Amino acid sequence: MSAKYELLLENAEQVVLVCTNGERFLRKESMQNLAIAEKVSVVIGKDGCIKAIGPGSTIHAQFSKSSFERTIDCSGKCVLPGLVDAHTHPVWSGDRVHEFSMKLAGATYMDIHQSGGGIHFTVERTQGASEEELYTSLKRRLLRMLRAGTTLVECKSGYGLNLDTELKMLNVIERARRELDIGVSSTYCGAHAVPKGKTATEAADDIVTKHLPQLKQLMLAGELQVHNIDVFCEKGVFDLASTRKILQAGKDAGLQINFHGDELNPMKAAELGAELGAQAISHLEEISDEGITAMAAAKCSAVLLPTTAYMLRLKQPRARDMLDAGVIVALGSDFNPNAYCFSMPIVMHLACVNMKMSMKEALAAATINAAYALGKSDSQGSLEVGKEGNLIIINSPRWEHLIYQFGGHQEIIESVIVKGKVIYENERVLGY
Ligand SMILES: N=CN[C@@H](CCC(=O)O)C(=O)O
Ligand SMILES: [Zn+2]
Repeated sequence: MSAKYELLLENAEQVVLVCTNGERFLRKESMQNLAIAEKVSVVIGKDGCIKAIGPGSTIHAQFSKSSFERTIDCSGKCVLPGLVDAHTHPVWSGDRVHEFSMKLAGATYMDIHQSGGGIHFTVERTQGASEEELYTSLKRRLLRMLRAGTTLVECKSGYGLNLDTELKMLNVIERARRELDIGVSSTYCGAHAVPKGKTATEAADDIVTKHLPQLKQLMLAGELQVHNIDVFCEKGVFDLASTRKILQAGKDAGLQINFHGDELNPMKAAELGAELGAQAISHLEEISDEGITAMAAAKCSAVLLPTTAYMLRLKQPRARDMLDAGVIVALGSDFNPNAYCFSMPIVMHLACVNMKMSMKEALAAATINAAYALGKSDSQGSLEVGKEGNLIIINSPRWEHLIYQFGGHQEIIESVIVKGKVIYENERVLGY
């Protein structure tokens, strides 16, 4: 009897494989030498994994006796891996459009934070929101990310600060992980700000002695899957000593270290992360030379967030210095009420123009390296046999159009496919 497969993508003009030898990350020259195949077909099995990639005629002959749930003619089009967004804060209530005008008028991020706005504003709204309300808005946001090509996204808690609200947020993320097609990496970020009425030391104690033990219990009971521990290590928020204490306790509880560091002030967060074996550190606008060397040696990935520097008019992270030193550079949208951007194609464009990355580097950073930052590059982040069949089809004969057409992803992305199933198909205006 002939074998049955889920999906056949036929004769794509280009398929961006990213890598072909099971690499867990790319750095230095390997980011410039992305694997790209031309006139190629892709087969995805019923288990959602890639079974074959090869020249159209070879695949045609090899699978001539097989049947497919669906076949898509990709001639004149390109296939790329689903994008990976390595840093988002997507669970919250109440937008901050009023603060956008304050920032445009000259207020800094910390001016607003220290006067009780910013994260504190969102914490108040999120504490008052029901789980259902938070889930509904999270679902809407994740679907918008999916339509922009993201098939794996990191989702942080961190607008609860107290244990009950942090758990409410993690439950909402857990529900999304179970119910939605998009892949979710869940991050506990109870140390996103110091709660009103507490010192940073008291807040850190609370996290270590109350929050983390409770999380561990829920994880052991199978009620929650949490993958990462995060802290906002910043002057006026959590200093290096409190950050160390929280991250170490999180690691001891089985979480990957993935935290905010060296964003607004140099904190030596990169050095700390490298020492603690962090999987990733985000922001790094103020990283030191020693921090760059330490991160490269420790294979600790740098999640750069071009929307933040853009929105807050900060100096750009030193992407070129990090790339040249061999740091594993990844990208994230930083979607949050301060940086309201769902789109990794826009993030890649900003990384190219403002951070001087090449388009190949940006794509590697938004696929295999972002998957590495989340500890998922064994199964996601490139198109290789055995990996999940997560991919996007774009309506262009050259893949670079996804980055070049600034803000054009809504038109250019034709389909988003997760584990071999078409989850999104772009609507066409009939008759044109
Ligand atoms: N810097 C800290 N956290 C977020 C901002 C969160 C917020 O302002 O609500 C970030 O990564 O940009
Ligand atoms: Zn963040």
